[in-house]
Amino acid sequence: MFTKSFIDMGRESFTDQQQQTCSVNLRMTTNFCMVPTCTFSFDELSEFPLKCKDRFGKQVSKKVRPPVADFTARQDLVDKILKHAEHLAIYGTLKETLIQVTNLRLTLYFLTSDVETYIGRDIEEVITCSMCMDDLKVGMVFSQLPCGHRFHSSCIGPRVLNWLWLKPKKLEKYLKEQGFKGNAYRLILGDMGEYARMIKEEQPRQIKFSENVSLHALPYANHIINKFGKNSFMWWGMYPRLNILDPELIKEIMTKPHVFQKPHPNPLGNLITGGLLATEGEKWTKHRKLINPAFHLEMLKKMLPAIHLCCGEMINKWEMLVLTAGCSLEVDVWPYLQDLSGDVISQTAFGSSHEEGRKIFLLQKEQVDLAIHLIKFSFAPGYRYIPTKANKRMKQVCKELQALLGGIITKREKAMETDVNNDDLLGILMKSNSKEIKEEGIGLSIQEVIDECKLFYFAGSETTSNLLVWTMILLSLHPEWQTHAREEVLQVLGNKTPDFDGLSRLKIVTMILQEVLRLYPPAALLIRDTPQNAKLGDINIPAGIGLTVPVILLHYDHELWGTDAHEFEPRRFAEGVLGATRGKFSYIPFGGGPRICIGQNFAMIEAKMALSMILKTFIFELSPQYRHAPFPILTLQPQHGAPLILHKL
Ligand code: HEM
Repeated sequence: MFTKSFIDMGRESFTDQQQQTCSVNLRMTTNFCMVPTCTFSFDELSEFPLKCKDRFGKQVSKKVRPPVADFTARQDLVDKILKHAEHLAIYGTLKETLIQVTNLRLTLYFLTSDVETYIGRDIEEVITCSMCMDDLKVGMVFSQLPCGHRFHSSCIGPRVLNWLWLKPKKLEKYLKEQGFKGNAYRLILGDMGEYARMIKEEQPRQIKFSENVSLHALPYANHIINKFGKNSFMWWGMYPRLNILDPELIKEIMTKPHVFQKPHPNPLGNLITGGLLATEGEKWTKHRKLINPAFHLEMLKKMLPAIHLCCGEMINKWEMLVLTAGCSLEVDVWPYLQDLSGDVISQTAFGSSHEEGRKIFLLQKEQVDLAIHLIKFSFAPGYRYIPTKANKRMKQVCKELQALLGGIITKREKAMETDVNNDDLLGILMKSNSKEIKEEGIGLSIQEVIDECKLFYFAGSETTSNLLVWTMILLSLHPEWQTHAREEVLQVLGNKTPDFDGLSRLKIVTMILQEVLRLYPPAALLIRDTPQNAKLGDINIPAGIGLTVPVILLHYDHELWGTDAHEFEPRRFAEGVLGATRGKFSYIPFGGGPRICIGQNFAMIEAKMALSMILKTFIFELSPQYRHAPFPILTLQPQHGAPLILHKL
């Protein structure tokens, strides 16, 4: 009711073209008070008293000054803004809104950062600043408008105070009332200071093989859960995130991707993992539909020769090294496995352009290193605009990547006109895209295709090389499983080149890979946001509270996996994933629900091919130089490499 009258008044004053004075509808809805509508004439606008209750319910009187920014807007935009204002009020996030509409002049002033965020996300319409006639996005309601005009300074204080302090404290109070425990909010940093300290302490740590890896992979999440229990939350800067460890709730999160969304892309993360991984809503549906054909089994079968070629090249290098030294040699296999998965993506994604693909891989590796350095500062507002050496290099790398990928795509577009063989990921994606454009009139833009290619690299290479390196390390530690796997490979594949059917029949190898993914999941933590109020099981989650799913802690949970949860025991998967989990949502190395990893079959085929070829050529064991230090650097990696002794068979 409140919203309706508010909107109606706004419309009346808007449609009255002759009106010389303007109406101001001032509403105050917080959790604590609601002030009835007031209408003021223009003269009164400079400053007017407002009686309301403060946060603690005490009556206060304060003078309010309206903002100075106003815009000339088209009627349809005004309608849209008013419609969204209605949404805001319904969701109860609106604290103070001042909308002044006279003829075609519109003054918007939103006091809360909630509103800003909401508007910034959902209305991206262009309106014109009446002072400089510059086009602005409605989303950009900042203290300093992009055209240089400022909101009245007296208005900024409460907004900043709300953003930095009041809102986090309100969320904290709410969570504690709901029975969740966590640290008290600390200004801006939240738990990040303690988190960074703990990560730093863990970084050089070497652990015993018998130790529980999950405690080192996510030291801070583990510390919070130990201290406050499973119903706990952590402060990621100014935003609290609940730890979710209950398989039923995790299932709900994964199966409702429209409610529990991927975090609003952080500009830094977006540079590396943009594309499908960070897309939401209809855009995600469209992208996933277009990319799916590239990962169909029939297509993957066609990629097998390229994967075989790359694995063969790596093994040849190892053979040369070993044979030069006699019949055994210590080799740090980690960099070779990283290169292997990069080469596989270059070959399978870009086919004939794989040389350029390789350059892209190297640039992306550099980008990841830069991102790891920069991520420490990413919570500091505006840090990425400071021209530091790392920021400058990051920009340059992005430009180079963009140019390389743009070049490959343009070349491919031309090649497609003469219908050259295009059965690589890029070719299939582009075919599927042009079909969509013919049928539906819209498809992916060049920039979107570039983003997807960048993601194939990141998602496809880091993760698969992780899987392979931990498999080699664990098979070195458990030689009996290495022997079982080798016997199976020799029996099923013999001396033939591994084909798709042969790889599918490798049961023991599959069990081993599944167990490695349980103990060393490359994506050790998944994160979701709740952009709107949501319900998860019995928990009411207000907009703005995030969720973390600590995958690795779930995979090590004794209640779910038994007292030997931290031991390498591939036999758990003898009856497949369903048998191992007894139908529970407790095993999610590839995520789950509609947003499950699109490349999981690709990754498993690549890992089986590489492992079976390695097993046929070498026996391997841990070098005395090996130091066990699994550590999450975007994915879970062996911090000191993987020196193994390879014996030629
Ligand atoms: C062992 C290897 C891999 C692991 C463990 C893995 C893991 C994951 C996980 C956990 C997610 C879901 C993330 C979330 O829900 O927040 C995901 C998504 C994704 N992965 Fe993988 N991945 C692997 C290999 C690959 C490969 C080889 C590719 C492509 C070449 C790939 C492409 C993607 C894409 C595009 C998404 C986003 C899907 C969407 O949001 O619709 N991944 N992966």
